[in-house]
Amino acid sequence: MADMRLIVAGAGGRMGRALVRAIAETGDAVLAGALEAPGSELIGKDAAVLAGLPASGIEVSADLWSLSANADGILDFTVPAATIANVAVAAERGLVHVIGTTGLSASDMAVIRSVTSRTAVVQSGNMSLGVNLLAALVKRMAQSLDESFDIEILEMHHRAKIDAPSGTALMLGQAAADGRKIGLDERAVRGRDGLTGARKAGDIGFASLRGGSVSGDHSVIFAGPYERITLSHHAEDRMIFAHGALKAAKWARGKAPGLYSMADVLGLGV
Ligand SMILES: NC(=O)C1=CN([C@@H]2O[C@H](COP(=O)(O)OP(=O)(O)OC[C@H]3O[C@@H](n4cnc5c(N)ncnc54)[C@H](OP(=O)(O)O)[C@@H]3O)[C@@H](O)[C@H]2O)C=CC1
Ligand SMILES: O=C(O)C1=N[C@H](C(=O)O)C[C@H](O)C1
Repeated sequence: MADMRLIVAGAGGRMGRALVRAIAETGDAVLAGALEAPGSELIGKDAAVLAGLPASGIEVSADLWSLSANADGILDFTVPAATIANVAVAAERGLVHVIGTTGLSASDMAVIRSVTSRTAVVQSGNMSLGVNLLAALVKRMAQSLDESFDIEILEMHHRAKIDAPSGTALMLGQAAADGRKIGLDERAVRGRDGLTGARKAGDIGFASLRGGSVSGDHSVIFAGPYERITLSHHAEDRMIFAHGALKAAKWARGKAPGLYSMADVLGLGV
């Protein structure tokens, strides 16, 4: 099979640059396009040079429709509005769409689901092997421990992150809720302040810290009577997310249209 031709959306961002490097490190994928928003000062710049590599001849563009005429997939780590705009083009062109963007609302997810009859989409708040394994463990723990164990999820990220709780924290919360067979929306407590009253049994709490250059730390705490279990993951380099996204794109190539998760890609069966 020919090398997979991939467009990186948000090519000038932290993840975009990591993705361009990840593509350069693998043998069976090539960078076919680099996307940034119209008006970005990066338009026309060489995407590989932005990523700290030798020039590739792939210049940053704001025109996904033209770029996608000769591509197989798009790796999208941008902002929700951009991802939702890209979804329509990817579906029209039949491109594999790997969505790493977080902060997606319920209505954004409904738009994404609406195109999955036309193309393969892999969407996950975290593309690393470690976090997806962690999610499977959290679900298992939540199945085993009853509501006498309070579940609290703590995350810390770099100072530039714009959404909270992180996509990963929400994914871990969903895994805990699935394990307990409860709805996350009904039981999530997202940040506490002031005279909150006592914690309700069965709630799933979230707390977010921001600062420095932290790539992504997540802990799920099961706090029971006189004992506490903490499961943690520490991302030490965002290349783990980039390589995960690349793996997802290659896995989804030729798959039937549908919405897939990283658990599907990694064969974790959760
Ligand atoms: N699922 C996962 O494994 C991971 C997910 N993420 C998520 O990925 C997203 C990006 O993170 P990060 O790279 O740190 O953020 P950055 O802000 O560094 O990068 C986002 C990039 O997208 C660009 N952008 C904005 N609008 C558009 C548009 N309309 N078209 C194309 N590009 C656009 C931004 O440009 P400008 O700066 O000009 O606005 C910027 O270059 C976040 O939602 C983050 O949470 C991050 C790591 C792992
Ligand atoms: O913005 C980030 O940096 C990250 N975002 C994702 C999230 O919201 O969970 C994944 C990772 O933690 C890094």
